[in-house]
Amino acid sequence: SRKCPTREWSLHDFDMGRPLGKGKFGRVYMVRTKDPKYILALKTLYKSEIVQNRVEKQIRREIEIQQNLRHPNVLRLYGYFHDEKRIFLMLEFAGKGELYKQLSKHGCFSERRSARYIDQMADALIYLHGKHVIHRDIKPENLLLGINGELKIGDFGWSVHAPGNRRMTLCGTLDYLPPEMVEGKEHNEKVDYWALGVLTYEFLIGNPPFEDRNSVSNTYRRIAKVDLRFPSNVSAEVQDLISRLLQYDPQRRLPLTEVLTHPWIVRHRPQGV
Ligand SMILES: COc1ccc(C(=O)Nc2ccccc2)cc1NC(=O)CCSc1ncnc(N)c1Br
Repeated sequence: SRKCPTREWSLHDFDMGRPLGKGKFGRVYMVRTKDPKYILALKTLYKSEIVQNRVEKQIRREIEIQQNLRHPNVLRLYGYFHDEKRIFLMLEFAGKGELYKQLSKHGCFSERRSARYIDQMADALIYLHGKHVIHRDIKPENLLLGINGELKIGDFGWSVHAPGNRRMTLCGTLDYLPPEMVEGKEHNEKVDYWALGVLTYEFLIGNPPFEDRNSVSNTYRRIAKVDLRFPSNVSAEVQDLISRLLQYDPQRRLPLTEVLTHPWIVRHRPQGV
């Protein structure tokens, strides 16, 4: 079939809207294409910062990986363009914004809401791992919500091709790191299984399982020891799921396909799905 011409985009093609948030490397704006009128999120990355952080190679690799990703629970990267100072990423606009804002507003989510998010996360991760993409940075701050409340894995600042063992500057929170990364060992896509367990815990309880707000080294220790404790009001069923994901040995972590068939997930699936 005739290949659609990949036209060169430029800032002149857009009407600028409101700022959506401040990412690690730049600002994100809600924008609309002029003709046809199409809403999307435009992320600006400053080349100066990228060069300083020596991530230009990574960005190029990221962009080519992500332009080929198509999944309802993975935020689309439609394309990109650049001017002399900046790189612009043309992203899908997530109509209900950042999930972590909902989490901090509510404190924690109900079992039903948590199970539906984890169901969607597992589906998205199966897809990404099928493309040999490990996300490596799953946490509430990187999740967005579509206009119908569907979850979207929304930020890929650190995804790599499996298996990776690049030294990762621990810029963000440690709470989601698995023992093998805390111990600087070789890691593979099973790091995302661990993070899914941490995410499930945080959705239900409101804080990650190994958090120690006063001591980073104690958080490390608790992760390496898998020092997992549940408050009383957590159902035995979801304790089972979380415990099967938060296994020290990556090989013993519950396969994502078995997350989708776990009773806690199945019980909360919307009727007829
Ligand atoms: C596919 O989504 C991405 C793909 C790539 C990168 C990225 O920065 N890569 C990268 C940057 C530097 C170095 C290496 C990689 C970032 C995103 N995503 C984002 O930045 C999310 C922007 S916030 C937002 N987006 C839509 N709707 C909303 N309502 C909001 Br709020």
